[in-house]
Amino acid sequence: MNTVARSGVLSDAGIAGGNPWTANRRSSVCCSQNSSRVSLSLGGPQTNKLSQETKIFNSSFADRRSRPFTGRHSCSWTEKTSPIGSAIQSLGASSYAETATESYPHVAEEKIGVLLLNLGGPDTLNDVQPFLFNLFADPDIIRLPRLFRFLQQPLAKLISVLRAPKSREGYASIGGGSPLRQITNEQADALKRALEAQDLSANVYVAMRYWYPFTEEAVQQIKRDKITKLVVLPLYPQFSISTTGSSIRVLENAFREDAYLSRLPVSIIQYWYQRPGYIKSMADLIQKELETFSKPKEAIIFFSAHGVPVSYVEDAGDPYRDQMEECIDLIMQELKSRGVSNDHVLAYQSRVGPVQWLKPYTDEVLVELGQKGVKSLVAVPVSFVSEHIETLEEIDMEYKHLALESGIENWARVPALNCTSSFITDLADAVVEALPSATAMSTGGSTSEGGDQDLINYVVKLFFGSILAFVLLFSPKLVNAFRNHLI
Ligand SMILES: C=CC1=C(C)c2cc3[nH]c(cc4nc(cc5[nH]c(cc1n2)c(C)c5CCC(=O)O)C(CCC(=O)O)=C4C)c(C)c3C=C
Ligand SMILES: [Fe+2]
Repeated sequence: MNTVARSGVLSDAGIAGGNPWTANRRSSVCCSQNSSRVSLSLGGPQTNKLSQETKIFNSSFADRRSRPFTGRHSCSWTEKTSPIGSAIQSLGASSYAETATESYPHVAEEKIGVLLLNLGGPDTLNDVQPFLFNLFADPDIIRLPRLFRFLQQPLAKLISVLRAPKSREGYASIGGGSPLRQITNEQADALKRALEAQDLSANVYVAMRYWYPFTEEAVQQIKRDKITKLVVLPLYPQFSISTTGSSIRVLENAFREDAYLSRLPVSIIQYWYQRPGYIKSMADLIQKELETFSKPKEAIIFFSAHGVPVSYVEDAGDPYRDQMEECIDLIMQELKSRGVSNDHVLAYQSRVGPVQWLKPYTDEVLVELGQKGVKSLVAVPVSFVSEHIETLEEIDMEYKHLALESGIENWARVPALNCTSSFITDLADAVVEALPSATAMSTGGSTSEGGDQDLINYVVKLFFGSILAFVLLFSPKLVNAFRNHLI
């Protein structure tokens, strides 16, 4: 399979009609192996300064210190893997961008920045509800029709309040908060060192989408540090509108508004699930875990990916499912080349709400396998590279319990990559390969003409939204309906 050619096609699929990625911008996908460039549109939903979601900032954040995370993860990095194959997208390949790049002030010294995009997670149990609010207020997570966008924030408030107790329980069971911040910081440090080992001095920034350190804070730091070239690297191997897409939308908004940032040469690595370094690192972890079984050949390799609603893939053209399936094929090919040819399954976990999510569902497949007499299974979390609530709680506790109850006797789980050295080295290679294709991101600034209209829209939305939120929150019938069907 030609993974490089397919990367372009898959990115192209991400622009199918009826999605937040409507064509108001042209950019390109550049693949390092053959430098093919594929036209891609990346317009986010039409947002303006005033109507963007209001983030909930927790007042105690200034005092917050990272808690030590005691989960399984390695941060030693000594090996090296070969750099082949990456999918690099440089945004803003319009004529404006080209002009902007040419006129970018030539500085005596290049200052390279790497911006790691991640989801973020609550540091403490008090952070859970405001974190959930930020998540559900994201129009790339709850995709309302344009006409109903004014409901986004009241709905986010309602769902976050209703879901918080269940979520809080989950975070309490893994130590009282998400390990994501600490692991991502460690990955950033490890990446900086791996780049230094390649003679590249770079500042590495962490940009979380829904909790501290927020993307906007990281962007301001990049500005203060006077970075002259930036590589954006999502910590999601596969692209989804709901993850990498959402973070890129935030970046676009921040960069569009700012004279310095809109001219900064940027290279965005949209996805990297097909990189041999990543595939080999995953195969290493799986092989190692299989060796813990008394009969390794009999264990089913059970890939469990975070789900997305089916409508993302089928209506909005999210390439996530295709990329996930190809990623699993590549990992299995790599294992086969090492003589490991166990049966494997891909299923999707962590669905939220009443809509159809990608199938098959992890919980249902586990029960089915148990009923069919499968006795040994190794679970492989595959859509994310750090330990997080859905590995530590959902897989290690809920799914393990379900599997054992269903008749599976030998259960193991492959750890997340975290700071695995071959993986971090491969990320460093991806950054080095991405640098030459950096171009300015913006296609132009916003005009001030819409300012008055923006204000009126904002006030109207706030007014009706607040009334609706009030009615919803204090109507027991409606609350019960939501509790039963949405959460
Ligand atoms: C590739 C990874 C992820 C995709 C795709 C994704 C889509 C997605 N998620 C929700 C809702 C929730 N996600 C939550 C936590 C969470 N999600 C991801 C990754 C993906 N999400 C991670 C890594 C985490 C954990 C962060 C941590 O703190 O460790 C949560 C909160 C936890 C909970 O209450 O279950 C929600 C809610 C939707 C709706 C969605 C796609 C539309
Ligand atoms: Fe999620």
